[in-house]
Amino acid sequence: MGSEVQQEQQLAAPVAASAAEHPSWSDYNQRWFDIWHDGLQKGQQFDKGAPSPQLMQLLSSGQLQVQGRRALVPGCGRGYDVVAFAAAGAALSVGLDICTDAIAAANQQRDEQLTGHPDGAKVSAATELAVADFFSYCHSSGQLFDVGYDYTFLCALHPDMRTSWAAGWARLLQPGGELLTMVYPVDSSRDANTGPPWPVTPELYKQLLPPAGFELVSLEPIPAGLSHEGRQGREWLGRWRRQ
Ligand SMILES: C[S@@+](CC[C@H](N)C(=O)[O-])C[C@H]1O[C@@H](n2cnc3c(N)ncnc32)[C@H](O)[C@@H]1O
Repeated sequence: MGSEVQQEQQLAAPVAASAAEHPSWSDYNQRWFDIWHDGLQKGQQFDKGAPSPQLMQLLSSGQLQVQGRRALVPGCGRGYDVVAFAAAGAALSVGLDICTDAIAAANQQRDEQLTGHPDGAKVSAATELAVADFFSYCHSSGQLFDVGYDYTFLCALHPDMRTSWAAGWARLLQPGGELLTMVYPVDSSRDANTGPPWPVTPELYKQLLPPAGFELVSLEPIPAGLSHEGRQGREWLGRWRRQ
């Protein structure tokens, strides 16, 4: 099996981040529609078939408290992490994906993930899976979110979208709310101008989030045992407070 970097490089035809070649956002997004329309299976490409081990550790240890809170997971794909938030007691856990086929897969995955769960019906009711574009989304209630979870989302976006990404988080989280950023892939051997996934650095998040209204709480490498297989040593966890 090739390395995960190779696998993820195959997830879409890479594009160069040059002004001359930069596609419009809708052209860029077409790659995601194609990937999901072509029937991305569990465990293929970026889909790891399970919630993030780091997220599960934060939730089970109480280092991240979500009881009664409202969580948002954009670019949720099959939505493993969305269900994890609801299973940990979130009052509402919303997963967004721009692709209808991704959300169809997430609905199916939610049912599978909750089969045999003692509170399956309650957890299921606390999740919302929506076809929506993060950049224009707001919840139907008009309420903001307490917790945001960004994993393999920033690296999925064209670099030209990054300032809007930070502004989007600021728009969707309430003051005092927490944003968790799983910083991936941190890999200096990769061409920074090619993606997705677009390589990122902890410094990039420090450039993007404070000007948008976030205060840094912590930013640390993730221990190898808390990364998905193939991602060890290339992930950091950032925790930020919305001011
Ligand atoms: C790299 S995948 C990660 C999926 C999921 N987080 C996971 O780890 O399996 C990125 C996802 O973001 C979705 N996406 C891309 N742009 C988006 C946008 N503007 N709004 C919502 N979802 C988007 C894609 O359809 C894709 O499912």
